[in-house]
Amino acid sequence: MSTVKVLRFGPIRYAQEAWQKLEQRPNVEVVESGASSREEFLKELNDGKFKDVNVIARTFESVKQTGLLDKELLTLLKEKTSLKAISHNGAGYDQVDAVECGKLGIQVSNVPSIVDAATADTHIYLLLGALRNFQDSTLRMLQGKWPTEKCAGTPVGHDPEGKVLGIYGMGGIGRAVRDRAKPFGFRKILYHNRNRLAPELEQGAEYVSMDELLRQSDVISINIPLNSATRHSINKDTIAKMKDGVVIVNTARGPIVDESAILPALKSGKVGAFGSDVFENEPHVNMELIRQPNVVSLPHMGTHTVETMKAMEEFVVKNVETFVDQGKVLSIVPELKGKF
Ligand SMILES: NC(=O)C1=CN([C@@H]2O[C@H](COP(=O)(O)OP(=O)(O)OC[C@H]3O[C@@H](n4cnc5c(N)ncnc54)[C@H](O)[C@@H]3O)[C@@H](O)[C@H]2O)C=CC1
Ligand SMILES: O=CC(=O)O
Repeated sequence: MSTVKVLRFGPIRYAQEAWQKLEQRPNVEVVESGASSREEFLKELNDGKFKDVNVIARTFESVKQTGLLDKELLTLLKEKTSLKAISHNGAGYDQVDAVECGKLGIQVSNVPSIVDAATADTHIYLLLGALRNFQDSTLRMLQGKWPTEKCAGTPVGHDPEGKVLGIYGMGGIGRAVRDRAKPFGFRKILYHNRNRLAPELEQGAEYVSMDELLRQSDVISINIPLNSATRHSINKDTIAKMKDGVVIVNTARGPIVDESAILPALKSGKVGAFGSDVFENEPHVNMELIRQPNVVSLPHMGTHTVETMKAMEEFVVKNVETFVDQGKVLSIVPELKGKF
């Protein structure tokens, strides 16, 4: 078989061995880009530096080097390279226009399932932290307020027991959140998905319409991918349909929540608390939002564990290997299933 050329973006933190094995194969060559901005990458492309590249292996952070893999860039990649596949490191692949890739004959793979446990653990941390005002309490203690006020003056929180949990997006992570939430004694677990799941996947969770989920839930868990249908789906109108004092937790993607709508809702108490790992313009966060006493925040670290990051990086290599051996990536994204 002719040589497969792989353009790799992002550092290898844990999968050195897997990459070494791949690079030792006689029919694989790995190259890297020196670009630190989209302009620089466009220049490299236009100079013909990557004309034989067949596969791109990329990380979430490599968006700094290339910008989004949008229609403009994908069209140029198609023209200036021999690109056939993109192996993305992450479950969420919203930085890559997968539909456009399909039209251009480029396969896209992501990293599903491996991320579920670490992200759901992070979700539960935020859920409990938001219900109990834990971030506010830590800040108050650091400010030396404990000696003068009970619990450093932290507002009293709420128990999960007896509440209704609504999961918006019941895929791998949504189901892992459901399983972790059950022992806390939620009265009911609802979910909304594009399609109802088979009973063996529902595991007792009740399928409802989006309006019903908004109306009934005390806690809303956001576990839906970011796409044109979900962008800003938590907005002024949908927040108005929620219960007063609702707790919202987001470990999916920042732009699913319209931050200009949630900030006033947090200030008024309409939204009781917000726990979030992801933000609209990350890594540049709205400081007024994260400084609200009823916000618990993390800097997008759902999968930030040695074990999960290693497994994710290795799976990216596995997708490249499968492409080299079979001409097909292993975990093609849902939009492109059956197209290649
Ligand atoms: N904070 C972090 O570090 C992490 C964040 N994520 C985010 O979590 C998201 C979810 O990940 P997974 O559970 O692995 O995805 P998944 O693909 O397993 O599940 C997504 C679910 O959402 C449903 N869905 C998609 N679009 C919909 C729509 N418009 N309306 C209703 N339902 C829709 C799908 O049917 C599917 O059941 C990822 O897309 C990613 O953005 C994933 C991993 C780590
Ligand atoms: O945000 C992380 C991902 O895997 O998606």
